[in-house]
Amino acid sequence: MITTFSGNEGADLETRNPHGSSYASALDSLVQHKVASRLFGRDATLWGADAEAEAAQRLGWVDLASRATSVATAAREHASTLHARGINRVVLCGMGGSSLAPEVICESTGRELVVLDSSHPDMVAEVVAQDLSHTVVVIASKSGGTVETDSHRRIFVQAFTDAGLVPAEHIVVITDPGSPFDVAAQEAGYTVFRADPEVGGRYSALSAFGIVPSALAGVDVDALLAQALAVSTAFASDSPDNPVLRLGALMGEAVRSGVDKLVLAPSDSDAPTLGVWIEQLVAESTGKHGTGLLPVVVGSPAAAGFAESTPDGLLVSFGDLVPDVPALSGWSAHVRASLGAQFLLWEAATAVASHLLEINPFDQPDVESAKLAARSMLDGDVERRSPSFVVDEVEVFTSPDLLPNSTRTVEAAVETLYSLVREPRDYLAIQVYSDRLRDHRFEEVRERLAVKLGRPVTFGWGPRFLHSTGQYHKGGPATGVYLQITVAPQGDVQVPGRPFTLGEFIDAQAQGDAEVLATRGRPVLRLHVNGPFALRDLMEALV
Ligand SMILES: O=P(O)(O)OC[C@H]1O[C@](O)(CO)[C@@H](O)[C@@H]1O
Repeated sequence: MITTFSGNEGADLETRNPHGSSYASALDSLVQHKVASRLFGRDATLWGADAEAEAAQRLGWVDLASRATSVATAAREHASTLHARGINRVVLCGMGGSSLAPEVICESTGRELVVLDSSHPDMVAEVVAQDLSHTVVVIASKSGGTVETDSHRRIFVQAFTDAGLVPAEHIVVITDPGSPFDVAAQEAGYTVFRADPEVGGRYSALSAFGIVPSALAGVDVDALLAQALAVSTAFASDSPDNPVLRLGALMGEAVRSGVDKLVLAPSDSDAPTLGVWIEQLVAESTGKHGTGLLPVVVGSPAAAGFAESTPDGLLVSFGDLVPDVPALSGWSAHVRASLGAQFLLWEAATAVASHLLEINPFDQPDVESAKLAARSMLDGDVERRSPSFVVDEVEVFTSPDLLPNSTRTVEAAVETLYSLVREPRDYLAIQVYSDRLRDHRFEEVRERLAVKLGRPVTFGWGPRFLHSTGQYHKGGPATGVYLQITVAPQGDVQVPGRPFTLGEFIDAQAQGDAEVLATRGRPVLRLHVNGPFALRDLMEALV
C-alpha cells in the first residue's frame, strides 16, 4: 500500500507497506488513542508504568522550537564577541547526542565545524595541534561525566595554557545545571550554556546542544528553529495524515513483523550525515530488552543494502529526490522535509514506535556495561588478553571457541566470522577504532562486505558508536556478529590529572566492549593493526 502526505507545512512523507500488514490498524489505533496530542502534551504514561518516572523528566524536547530562541540569541551574541576577537575556528568535543546534531546542521549549511568525538590519540593530537589562538573549544556533555569529553577538556586546557593563551577565553561549556562540568566551568570562569535537564542527549538537536555550536560556526539557527515550529501543530494532531504517526507506525509495525533493520539513505547531498544522527536516536531509543530497530546507514539509494535490500530491511530515504527503489520486504518510506522538521519528525516518530514496542525510549541501560568494563580494564582489574595468533602487523583476538585451532590467516579468520551471519535476521557490525578523519576511506569496506555477504552490514567508528548503536548491539536482539578493528596510534597523549593516556583508554574501551559482547554470547573477532598503513592493506584481506 502506498500513502502520500503532501502537507505544505514543510514535511512530506511517502510510506509503503505490504498488503495485509498491521500498519493501517496500528495507525488507526494511534489516532484513536490520541497518541500525537498526548506526546506533544508531555504525557509520560505512553510507554508503560516502568518508564513513567523517567519519561516525566525527558519530554522537554517536544516544544523546544518555541523555547530555544533565547539560547539562539545568546549563542549568536557570543559568536559576535568571539569573531571580534578573531576566533573563528570551532572545535566541538562531545559524544553521541552531544555532537551529532550540530555536525549535521553545519554540514548541511556548509559551515566549518571540527567535531572531536574520539579518544584515538592521533585524531585528538591532530585537532589540538592546529591554530589554537583562533580556536574556540565547545565542551558539550549533558551529564558532565563522559570520560572522552572530560579528557578533551583537560587536554585543551593544558594546550591553551602551554600556548600562552587563557583557557577561559577559548572554552565554552554546554551542560546540565549542577553537573560536574557546570561546577568546574564556573570555578574556571568559562562561558557556560546550561541545557534543559528535561531533554535527553539524543533528543537534544534543537536544544543548546544543537544550537550553540552551530551558531558559533555561523549557522542561522533561528531559521532552523522556525522550520521545526512550522510543523509542530501538524505533528501534534491526532490525524492519520500526521507524518509522526505514520513514520512511527511504520517503524513499530515493521519491527513487529520481523523487519528490524532501518536502512537509511540520503537521496541527495543536502544533509549527508543526517543518517548518522538518526542512527543514534533510533538505536539507543529502541535497541533494548531484546527488541529494536537496527539502523544501517548507507551512502545513497544505489548502495548495497538499499538497492539490493534484504527481507528484513525497512528502507527509508530522505532528501528532495524520491528514489524509485522497491524494498524486498515491502516496507519503505521517503521523507522530504526541512532539516528542523526532520529533527522533530524523527524524535517524535521514534517515541511513537517505542510506544508500539512498549519500551522506554529515554534510557540506555546497556551502554553503561561497556563503560564499566573499560573502567575495570583501566583500573587493572581485568586481565589483558593475548592474541590467538599474529600475522605480520595484525594481532588476532577472538571470543571463546570462535575459530578452529588450525586458523592462522586473517582471511581464514574473517571467513569463519562471516559464515556466522547466516540466520534470516543476522547482521555484521564493523567497528573501527581509529582516526576517522584520516582513515575515512576505510568506510568503503561496508559496501563491499554488504555485496559479498548479501546481509545487512553496519559500520561504526569507535568509540563514537558506543554512544549510538552500542546500545542496540548489547540490548537488542542477539543477531549481531562483530568485526572489531583497532588501529595502534602513532603517538600517545597523556590525559592531564588522570592516571591514563588516551591510548590506554581507547584500548580499554575496545577490549571492554568486546568482552561484554562475548559474555552475551556474541561472536567477536578483534584485529589489532599496527598503524594506518596496515589498515589500508587489511581492506583487501577483509573482502
Ligand atoms: O552528553 P553526555 O552526558 O556526555 O552523553 C553523551 C552520550 O552518551 C550517552 O549517554 C550514552 O553513551 C548518549 O546517550 C549521549 O548522547
